[in-house]
Amino acid sequence: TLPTSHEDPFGDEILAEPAPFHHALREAGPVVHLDRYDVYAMGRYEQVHAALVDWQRFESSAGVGLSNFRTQAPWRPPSLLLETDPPHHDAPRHVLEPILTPRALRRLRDRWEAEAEDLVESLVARGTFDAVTDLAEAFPLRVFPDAVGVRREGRENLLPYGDHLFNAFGPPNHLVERGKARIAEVSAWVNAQCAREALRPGGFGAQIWQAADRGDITHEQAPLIVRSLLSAGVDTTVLGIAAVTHAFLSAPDQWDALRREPGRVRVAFDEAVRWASPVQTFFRTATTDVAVADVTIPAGHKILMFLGAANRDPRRWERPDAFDLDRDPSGHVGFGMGVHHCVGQHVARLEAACVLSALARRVRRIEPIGEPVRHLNNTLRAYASMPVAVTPA
Ligand code: HEM
Ligand SMILES: CC(C)Cc1ccc(C(=O)O)cc1
Repeated sequence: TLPTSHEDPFGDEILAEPAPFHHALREAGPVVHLDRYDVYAMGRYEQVHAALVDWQRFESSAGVGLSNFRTQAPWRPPSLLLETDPPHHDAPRHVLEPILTPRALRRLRDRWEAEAEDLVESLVARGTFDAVTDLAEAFPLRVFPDAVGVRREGRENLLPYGDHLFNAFGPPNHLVERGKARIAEVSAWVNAQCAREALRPGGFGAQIWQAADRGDITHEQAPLIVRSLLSAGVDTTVLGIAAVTHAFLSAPDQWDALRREPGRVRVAFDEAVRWASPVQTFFRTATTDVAVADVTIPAGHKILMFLGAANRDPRRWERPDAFDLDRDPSGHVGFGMGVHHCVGQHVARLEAACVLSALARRVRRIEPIGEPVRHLNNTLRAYASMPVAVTPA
């Protein structure tokens, strides 16, 4: 039997505090019909993982948002990675993957560590600051556009672009309306930065254009693949760093543990991505009638995967709501899984490791001096502010 829910997971109430709905969704069954949108929701780790690794029956090329590209024109030209399936997905992925491996990023590590030291030193000197605007946003916006090869003027367009992009995966609600006013101007700036002549030699963007010169992709595809970096690579890391900071604020004993063993910064970030799931949800489309448990999802229907619910599923995780550095978070679906598994995850890990290492060295205690303020988004677990006070080491 197919359980049904009348809830609106894209309504402000659930976006602000999703945990109760995630619990109810997991308890209701492996698949739940959300009749408000006529989509099939999955909240348990087992079903989300199975859908993510089964691109043949759960496709991305009809879009990974609520709208079906087969019936509704997308608001921007579809991504050549996110919104394609094999075989069209293969060449763009094989171009981007080697540019973003841990080994390829080694040449950036010294500069990013120095930038993190510099930023953290100035914040520790202040004693109090906003961990969202002064740290989580400031660091990625300093280092990532440089790594892509994007000029400094206009970078303030990146966050509103990402905010609207991630809202647009959801239904056309007030959050999407909010972004519409500026999106044409912001998109024009982002698209202009993807042109070959706009990109600094040696950056990720220039490397993508070189792949086109080699014939690994076409010159028409190159700017769209650069656009993928500017679309997916900013808001996500901002929220990943915000999430790991929030995690340590909520578990001060874990901060002491990190300072005792600084080598744990890497597991700390992945545990924070599991715990907070900066990317909470996105969709797939059934390519055929798909049987899941005792339910049949009809062909052409959208499946809504709740990564945030799967990453806290007690069927998969001990004490799922605890942020715990002693846990092995591998297998979490915060970066997805399967052929679309986040190609930028090593960039995110390096950024977070640089920030966390600098903080762990210089900050003995970090504590909240006000409630974190949420920033609502249809897809992202986002913060508007997180006021903190730090005690120097
Ligand atoms: C904490 C930070 C991040 C999180 C939580 C995150 C999350 C994700 C998730 C869940 C997916 C899978 C989407 C799907 O299956 O449809 C994904 C894909 C992707 N991510 Fe990330 N991401 C992060 C950082 C980054 C960064 C820094 C970059 C760029 C440097 C990036 C670029 C991409 C791209 C291009 C894809 C599409 C891959 C494909 O379809 O083959 N992401 N990301
Ligand atoms: C979690 C994903 C939806 C993040 C994301 C956004 C955009 C792109 C792109 O290729 O434009 C890729 C990945």
